[in-house]
Amino acid sequence: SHGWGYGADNGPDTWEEGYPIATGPRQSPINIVPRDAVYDPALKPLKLTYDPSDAKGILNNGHSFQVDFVDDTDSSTLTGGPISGVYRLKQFHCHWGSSDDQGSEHTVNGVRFPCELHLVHWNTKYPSFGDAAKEPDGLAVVGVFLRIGAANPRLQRVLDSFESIKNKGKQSGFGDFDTRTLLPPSLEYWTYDGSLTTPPLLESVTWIVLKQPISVSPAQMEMFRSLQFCAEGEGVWDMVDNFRPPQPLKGRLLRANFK
Ligand SMILES: NS(=O)(=O)c1ccc(C(=O)O)c(S(=O)(=O)NCCc2ccccc2)c1
Ligand SMILES: [Zn+2]
Repeated sequence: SHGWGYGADNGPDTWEEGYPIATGPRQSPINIVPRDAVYDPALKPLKLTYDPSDAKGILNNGHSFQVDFVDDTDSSTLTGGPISGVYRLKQFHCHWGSSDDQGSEHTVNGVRFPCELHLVHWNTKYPSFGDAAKEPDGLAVVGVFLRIGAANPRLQRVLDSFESIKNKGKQSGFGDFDTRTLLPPSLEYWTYDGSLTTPPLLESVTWIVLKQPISVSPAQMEMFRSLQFCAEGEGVWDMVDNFRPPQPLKGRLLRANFK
């Protein structure tokens, strides 16, 4: 099987072959050690303004599902927080495990969550997402942990769409979705300079990881695991464990906007 993935012969430990930046100075994810985070009173609150009509579709891209957004105007944006300027929401996706004791990319004191949601935004000082993705301040990804608890009704529409995108390459419409409803009540966050966690692993991401998780039930986690890595008719290969493990901090500063 060619191309990167999460299998034994193309998983995270092999990515360095095709993407030497995999061992770079600002790789993601990381293990977050809260007591090592520096409270920075200069950090602003996060301002997330999402227009539900910007949601376009949902796609199985062969390594996760992603919900894509119209990003040709400033109608769904991230401002404030550790970033300056206006970043537009491009897509959100998740990473999850084959069991509830793993799945997240970031960890907290070594604790792994069953799932992690990523909301990908790009800096509008650059002409396009692709251009921004090459710049050190080009992208900002908000990470939200999911922890096992009560079923989360806010996830249900995403989960219900999975039957129509079971296999790689399948997509379907996904309109009028209020992404804000996926976020927890508190927007307190940790932030650090990092990278994409999938190839091309570009070191262009300001990571903003929310402290407060949202809930997901075991049954809902099973629905994530019903997705497939492979295309229709190419066999059965459950889409699970699509997470990169934590990478070396290499002297980076981890900041918090809370004490
Ligand atoms: N875990 S993460 O937030 O780092 C992330 C994971 C996957 C993707 C993706 O492209 O599927 C993305 S992406 O939507 O930012 N695309 C990155 C790859 C890319 C770079 C330049 C142009 C097109 C795509 C981000
Ligand atoms: Zn991600």
